[in-house]
Amino acid sequence: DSDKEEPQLLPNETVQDMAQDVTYFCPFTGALRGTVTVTNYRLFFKSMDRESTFMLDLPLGVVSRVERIGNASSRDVSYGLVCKDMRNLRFAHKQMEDTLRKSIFEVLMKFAFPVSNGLQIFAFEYGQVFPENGWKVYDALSEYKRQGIPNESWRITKVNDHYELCDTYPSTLAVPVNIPDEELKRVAAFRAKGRIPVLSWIHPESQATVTRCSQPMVGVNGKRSKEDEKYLQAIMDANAQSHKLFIFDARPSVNAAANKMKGGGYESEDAYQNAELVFLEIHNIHVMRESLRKLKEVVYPNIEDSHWLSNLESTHWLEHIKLILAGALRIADKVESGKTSVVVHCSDGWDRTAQLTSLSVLMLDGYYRTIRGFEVLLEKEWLSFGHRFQLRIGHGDKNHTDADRSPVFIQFIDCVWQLTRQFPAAFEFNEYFLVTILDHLYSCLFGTFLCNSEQQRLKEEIPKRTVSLWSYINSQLEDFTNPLYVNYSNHVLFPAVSLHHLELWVGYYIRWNPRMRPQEPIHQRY
Ligand SMILES: CCCC(=O)OC[C@@H](COP(=O)(O)O[C@@H]1[C@H](O)[C@H](OP(=O)(O)O)[C@@H](O)[C@H](O)[C@H]1O)OC(=O)CCC
Repeated sequence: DSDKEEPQLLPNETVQDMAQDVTYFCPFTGALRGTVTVTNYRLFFKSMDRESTFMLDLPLGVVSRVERIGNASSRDVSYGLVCKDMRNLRFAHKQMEDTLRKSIFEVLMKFAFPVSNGLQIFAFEYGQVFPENGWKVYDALSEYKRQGIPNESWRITKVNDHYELCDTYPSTLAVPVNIPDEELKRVAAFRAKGRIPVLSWIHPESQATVTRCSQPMVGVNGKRSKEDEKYLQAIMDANAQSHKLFIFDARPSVNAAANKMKGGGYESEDAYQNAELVFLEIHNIHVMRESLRKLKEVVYPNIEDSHWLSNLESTHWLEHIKLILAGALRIADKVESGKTSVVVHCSDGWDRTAQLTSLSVLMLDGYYRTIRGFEVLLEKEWLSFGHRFQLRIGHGDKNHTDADRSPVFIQFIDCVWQLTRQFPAAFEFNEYFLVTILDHLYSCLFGTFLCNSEQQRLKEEIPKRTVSLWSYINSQLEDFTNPLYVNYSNHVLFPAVSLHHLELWVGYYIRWNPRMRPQEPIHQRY
């Protein structure tokens, strides 16, 4: 009932501390006095200062860092909660009389960074049971079967069954039928971290394919691998339609060259005669982290209207979104219109490559534009292929300056949102579906985005010990369904990717500012 101080607690969620007379400095509506409740999962703030009750319900996983702003003299102590979802929350309370009693925000820090405090991430405590087990949504062999694999040109290999070929890849891989397992091991020796070219998607009519991998270990001396060259030739030969192979290197050519210094690099055209190499000029994780940091500065808490467009441009965020969408479009067009097989890689093949394979197959195959199909796409191209979610997000870890943190997955969801804007009837899911995925990327309520690889997830027994996000989503599909959806399953999307067709995703980056959508009260926003 609404006059209770505490939130409706989840199974195994327990109150850890409560504090009255805490002030929340809302940047839009001013200071509010109320009660803060900290549980092992969230911060809950409630104020009855105004005619309408104001509430904040913040999963602690969203907290990136806590800044204590207090000068010894004044009796007021204030705390800034810098969040991963584009907002900063500032609170203050009176200095504790008896110094022994810890501030509620010290208690908050313990549960916001459980990994750093020897505690369990809440996902391992959350005991909710849903009608469907979301861990069953994705099965690699079923998805390959849906694509018609194995067939006369592609086989399922067991070479990575115990992750001994590549411990950041899934155990189930689809490879050209005439390359034996022993040769796959020699190809793995030439690809960064053993991430050999494997099948992402095959065109049902033309048999043209999208394959993915990491950079070749060419180095400054221009090393070659006859097994790798033969392997790419086999990928090309598997597609009777074409005598060419396109290699899309996601990186700026400068960075691809710089990687040679660390033994990496890219395929030289004299070593790969029938291949054409294209650089897609997408920047690395460090550039993207900085770009989103700048975007947050420009959109939160207030927007300086007179400099809005120049400020937005100076973040380069939409420029990066454009390059990713444009790269994916080139891949989709080459496969669909050119009936040509493509190989997609970057440096490690788990950030930009995942963005490009996912977006291009979203354009090519209507199945992935359904709710379940999209869940399969994330499980396959992002989770099973080892996008390092734990490192990129830092679940439960207080080390917010870690250079491995980067909004690569957020950027991908933003690109998906751009597609839904251009093709409003082509997707079964709605904007709330995408925002909910990003909320639970951070929340640590579900096990879906924990760990960095399939092998780690099985070792930690994630599917057994946690609830899948898809259990929750699939238990209330009507909330996430797009009413305009029309299922044209064999419809290929060719988006307009020039900047003036792209939009800032206001519904996500500026979702906290009531002036952006005055019609609904803040706490009911998603
Ligand atoms: C100078 C000595 C050579 C050197 O440092 O190579 C290291 C490279 C790092 O390579 P980059 O591609 O610029 O950057 C890499 C990619 O972002 C990669 O993601 P993805 O899966 O999308 O590939 C991340 O996993 C790596 O952590 C990151 O280092 O750094 C650069 O090339 C920056 C040059 C402007």
